[in-house]
Amino acid sequence: MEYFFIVNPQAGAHNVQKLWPDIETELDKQHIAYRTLITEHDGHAVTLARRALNLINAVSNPNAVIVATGGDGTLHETMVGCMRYYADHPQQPKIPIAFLPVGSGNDFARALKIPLHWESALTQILSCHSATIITIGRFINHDNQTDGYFTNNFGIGLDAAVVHHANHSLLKDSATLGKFSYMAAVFNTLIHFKGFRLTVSVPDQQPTTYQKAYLVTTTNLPYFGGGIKIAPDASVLDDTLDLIVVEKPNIFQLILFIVMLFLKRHLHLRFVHHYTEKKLFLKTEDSRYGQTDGEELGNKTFDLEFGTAKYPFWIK
Ligand SMILES: Nc1ncnc2c1ncn2[C@@H]1O[C@H](COP(=O)(O)OP(=O)(O)OP(=O)(O)O)[C@@H](O)[C@H]1O
Repeated sequence: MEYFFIVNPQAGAHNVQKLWPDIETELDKQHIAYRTLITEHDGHAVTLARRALNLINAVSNPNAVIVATGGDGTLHETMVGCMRYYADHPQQPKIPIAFLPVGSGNDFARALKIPLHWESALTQILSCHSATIITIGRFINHDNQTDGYFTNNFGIGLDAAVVHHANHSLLKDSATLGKFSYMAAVFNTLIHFKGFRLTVSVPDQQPTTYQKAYLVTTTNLPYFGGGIKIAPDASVLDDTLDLIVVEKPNIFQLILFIVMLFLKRHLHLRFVHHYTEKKLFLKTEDSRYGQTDGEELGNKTFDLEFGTAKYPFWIK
């Protein structure tokens, strides 16, 4: 088996650049065959995943695994790179992706019970013998003819605004202050975020328009935002996506929502709406921030069609 590590040195608040030599030492100690591709800029893991697949297929090596080494953003880019490669080479057998979670949020690892400590996670990767096919989310934004995939979730509104403000905070690169900056971004956005008009359509039902949508997350996993269990029953092993729409709460409802979220009872609140579907359509009228797997999509209008795709993952 040969492992192709796509390593984001900036993940985990720059921690990975310090951690990677320890990981390499362990791989060498165990005489593992591996190659390293280090990301040099935002989005680079997409290109590196394609490069790894070109290298693997140039020698027709079916015994290879691509290991995304970083946070959920690195996994996202690696998976997108692989999906784009196979869109161009549909006949080739898919090389599995493994995930070494050394980022900050690690929601994917949490959902798939991948250990959050790198040594245990690496042991699990190296002792895995077969791939598991999992569901990934697919979206098309008909407003600007873009499309993409997500392993975790796609958010419009509150969570995307939090991602935007946290990413643009002056403190985001500090390991300690970065956490405070994220919390400050969350509280500031929770209070000031304005609701927006959103129409949700699912097959065989009349569309529903929410006048003041607040938090809109289409998710493949139970978790978002670094461990918040927003859709407790969502699973990468079924064929569906979960959509959670929270209408703009007043301050009392907001406190109630947060308490109920901790108790995992929030889906019973009357201003919280939950869908589980194979196909979903969402339309906004004015521009809102969007995010997918924690990666910013910018401030725009969305006319979204969601579905699913499959990919083999090297997980136990
Ligand atoms: N060399 C680099 N310099 C700057 N940014 C990079 C570099 N390599 C990757 N990136 C970007 O770093 C961002 C964050 O990576 P990632 O999400 O993996 O880590 P994280 O934010 O610590 O973890 P999580 O998403 O789990 O909270 C991604 O948007 C990625 O494109």
